[in-house]
Amino acid sequence: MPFRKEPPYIHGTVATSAVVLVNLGTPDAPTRKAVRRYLKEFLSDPRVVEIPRLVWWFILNLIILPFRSGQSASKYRTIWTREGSPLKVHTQKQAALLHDMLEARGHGDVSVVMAMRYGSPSLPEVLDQLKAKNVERIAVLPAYPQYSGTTTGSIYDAVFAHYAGVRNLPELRMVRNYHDNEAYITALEESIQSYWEAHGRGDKLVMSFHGVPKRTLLLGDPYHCECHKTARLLAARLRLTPDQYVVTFQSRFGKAEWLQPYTAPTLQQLARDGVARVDVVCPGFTSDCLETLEEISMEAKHEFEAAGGKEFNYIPCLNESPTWITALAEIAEQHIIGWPTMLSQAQRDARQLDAEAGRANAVALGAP
Ligand SMILES: C=CC1=C(C)c2cc3[nH]c(cc4nc(cc5[nH]c(cc1n2)c(C)c5CCC(=O)O)C(CCC(=O)O)=C4C)c(C)c3C=C
Ligand SMILES: [Fe+2]
Ligand SMILES: [Fe+2]
Repeated sequence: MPFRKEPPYIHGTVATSAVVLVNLGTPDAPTRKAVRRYLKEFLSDPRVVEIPRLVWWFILNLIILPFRSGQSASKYRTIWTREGSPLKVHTQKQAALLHDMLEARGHGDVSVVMAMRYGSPSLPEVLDQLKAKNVERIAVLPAYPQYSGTTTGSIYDAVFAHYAGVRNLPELRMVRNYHDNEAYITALEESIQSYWEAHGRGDKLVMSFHGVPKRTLLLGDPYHCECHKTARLLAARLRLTPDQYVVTFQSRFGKAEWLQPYTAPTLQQLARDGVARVDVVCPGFTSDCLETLEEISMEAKHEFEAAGGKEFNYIPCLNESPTWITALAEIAEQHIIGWPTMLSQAQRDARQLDAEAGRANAVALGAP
């Protein structure tokens, strides 16, 4: 079996554990060139677009990339910050805060890093860095609460493809979903309640999730059901009756039917039906990004108002909210259970001595 060249295993190093927080990815810059590179990688993933490869190659390279790259780049420019793309900035901060939170909860021996499925830092790059530090136990935590083959499934693919070429494998634990996790629902509840306390409450709460092609639901993708379960649990916590909220799906791509009802037409219909004020929340996005800051907070707002709506309020994503970081810590804890993440100094010293003792035999045979 052909193995990739991997960071050398240094005999005598103590093995440790890590959590990898993985998000979708974003362009490196809001330029046509960078967006094109990002879209090419993203949209070439067969988990994302299920069209026969040869046909899709022509559509992607001759139609989508030439036209969409420039259009998307202008959209990215409207949300770009001095620190960079919001999606990456938030994910980076969440990883740092998650590390501190795990440490505060006693897990002093686990590192937390972020990776992106598309773009940088890439999963292979991050997994290699962990290997170089002799991280032997890895929990992969996708930033998506609801499982979809198009997102979580694709992260699994990238992780397994990377390790298919690796000799010395770590223990792997993959978080599949947390759409009904108590702490995640609490974080959403708290963010909406505190928004309402500060800004008053609208006539309708619109819960907008990223869409996927309807075909994926019919072929067995559980994403639609998981979005609805999140919405039901959240509505129950907020004590909303069914007429006080609506679940919608945004970000439709291409001509095929996606999950319905679509967000923008629903908002326009609400405005035409005389709903004066709507509050929109995007529970499936854990970090603000292009899809929330531009598509919802700018485009959808404009469409609602143009159809006669009076007040459109966008409730920000969970981002760095303390209740969300607590939820992330709880989810991580459920997956690192049993790992040596709470060592005393004496236990650390003993592991170090043990590793050094094991080194002599390997070095005698010429190992590094
Ligand atoms: C082409 C099909 C797409 C599927 C299927 C899809 C599923 C999906 N995406 C997210 C989360 C995000 N998507 C984002 C951007 C984005 N999504 C698509 C296409 C599909 N997504 C495109 C082409 C883009 C790029 C922007 C554009 O050109 O419109 C983002 C934001 C990234 C950022 O940089 O801010 C997120 C987040 C989920 C959760 C999902 C399925 C469940
Ligand atoms: Fe998307
Ligand atoms: Fe979009």
